[in-house]
Amino acid sequence: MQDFNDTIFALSSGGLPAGVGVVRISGPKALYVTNVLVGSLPEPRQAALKTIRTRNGLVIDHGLVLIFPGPASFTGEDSAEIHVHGGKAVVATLLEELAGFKACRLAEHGEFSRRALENGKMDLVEVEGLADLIAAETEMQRRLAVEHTAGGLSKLYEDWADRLTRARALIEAELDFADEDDVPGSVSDQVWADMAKLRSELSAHLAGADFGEIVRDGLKVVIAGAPNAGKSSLMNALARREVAIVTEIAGTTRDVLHIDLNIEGYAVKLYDTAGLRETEEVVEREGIRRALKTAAEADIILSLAELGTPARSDFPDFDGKVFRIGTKSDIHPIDVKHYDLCISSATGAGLAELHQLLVNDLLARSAALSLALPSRLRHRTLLTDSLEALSRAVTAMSAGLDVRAEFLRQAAHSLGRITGRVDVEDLLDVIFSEFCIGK
Ligand SMILES: Nc1nc2c(ncn2[C@@H]2O[C@H](COP(=O)(O)OP(=O)(O)OP(=O)(O)O)[C@@H](O)[C@H]2O)c(=O)[nH]1
Ligand SMILES: [K+]
Ligand SMILES: [Mg+2]
Repeated sequence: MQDFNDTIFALSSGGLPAGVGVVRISGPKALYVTNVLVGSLPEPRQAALKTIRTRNGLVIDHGLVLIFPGPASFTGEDSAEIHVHGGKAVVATLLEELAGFKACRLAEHGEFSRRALENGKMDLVEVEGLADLIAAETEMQRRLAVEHTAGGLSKLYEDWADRLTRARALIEAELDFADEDDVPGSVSDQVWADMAKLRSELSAHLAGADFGEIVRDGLKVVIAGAPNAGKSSLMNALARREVAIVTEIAGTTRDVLHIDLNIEGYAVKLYDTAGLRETEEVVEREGIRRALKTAAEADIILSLAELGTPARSDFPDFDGKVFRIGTKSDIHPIDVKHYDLCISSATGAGLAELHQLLVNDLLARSAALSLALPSRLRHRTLLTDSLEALSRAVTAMSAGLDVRAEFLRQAAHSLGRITGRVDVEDLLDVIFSEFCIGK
C-alpha cells in the first residue's frame, strides 16, 4: 500500500445522493487524467465549467473543474477537483473511469492527508487536528480542533524543542572548552535558569491536558446509586426521550447505557448504570460490576438516592467529583442538609439546576485556559516524557554536564515526536486509520 507513484482519487464530499459530489485527484498523473476527461485544463486554482467525458466520448456530467499544480496544493502534489452532480451513478461512473487509467487507484483512508504530511504541508498535530475537526460535533470540539489545525500548538512545541537544542549546544560548547581558563561560568547559569523556566511552562501546559481530553472526548458523567433511586428516570428526563427502561422493580437496569449531550457547546457523555446493592443474582451482579467500573472512569458522579434514604458517597477508586442528588422531590420533603441538590424527574423540578451544576463544573475546569491544549493520550505521554527528562537535566546538579546535556536531548526528542519531526513512522498507520477515504 501507500505507493507514492500512484495517482489517487476519491469522493471527498459526503454521502450520496447530494447536490454536489467533489472528486479529488492527486499524484503525478492528476493533471493528465483531468485533461483527458475534461478536454482542456482551466487556469490553476480557477474554477471552470467543463463537460466531463469518458475516454469513449460518453458525457458523464457537466461540472466545475479546478487544478492545483504542486506544490501549491493540499497534498503538495499536482491535484485536481472535479465537481459533479452528487448522483450515485454519476459519481460511480466518474470513479470507474478514473480507475481505468494506469497507476491510478482509489485512495486509502487518510491518504490525501498522509501525502500532505509526507510533503511537509502539515505536521502530525495538524493532521490529528484535521481528523478532530471533521469529527467535531460540538462548538468546543470544533474550537479545540481548529487550534490544532492552525499550527499554534505545533509552533509552541517546536519553539520549546529549539530552546532545548540551543541550551544543549551551549552546554556542549562549554564542555569543549572545559580545559581552558576563560570559560564564562555565567553562560551555564543562564542556560539552567532558562531550562527551569521551560520546565514550569511545560508543566503548566501539561496541566491543561485533562481539560483538553474532556473537550475532545466529552465530560463523563455517571448516574449511580441504589436500585429504584430514579437513575434511569433522570437519564430519560435529560435525554428527553425513553432511552432506558423504567419500572418499579428494583434492579431493572443491568447494562451501562449512554447518551451524548451538548451542554453549552461542550460534549457530555451521560451514563445510566445498574443500582448498587448486595445481590446473589448473576446478571445483576455483572451489571453492578460494570456500574462500578464505569463510575471509576467518570469525571463526575451523580450519586442518586431517594429523599429520606441515605446518599452514597463511598465510590471505590474514584478521585473525581461526587454530587449528592436527592430524588423524587414531588413525593418527599426537600432535604438541603444531606444533598447538594433535590430533583424530581417526574415534574422536572431541579433539572435546570442540575444542568447549571454541570455548566459551572465545565467552566471551573476551563478557567483561564485557552483551547491550545493537548487533547490526546499521545500528546500527554510525550509531554510527560519530555518534562521528566527536562526535570532530570535541571535537578541533576551533581551529575556531569554531559549527562545533563543528554537529558536535554531526550526532552527535545520527545517534543519532536509530537509534531512528527522525528521517527514517527510506526505511528502513522494508527493515526491515519482514523480518517475516512477522501481526506
Ligand atoms: N414520584 C416519582 N417517582 C419516580 C421519580 N423518578 C423515578 N420514579 C419512580 O421510581 C421507580 C424507579 O425508577 P427508575 O428510574 O427505574 O430507577 P433506577 O434507579 O433506574 O432503578 P434500577 O435501574 O432498578 O436501579 C419507578 O417506578 C419510577 O417511576 C420521581 O421523580 N418521582
Ligand atoms: K427500577
Ligand atoms: Mg435503572
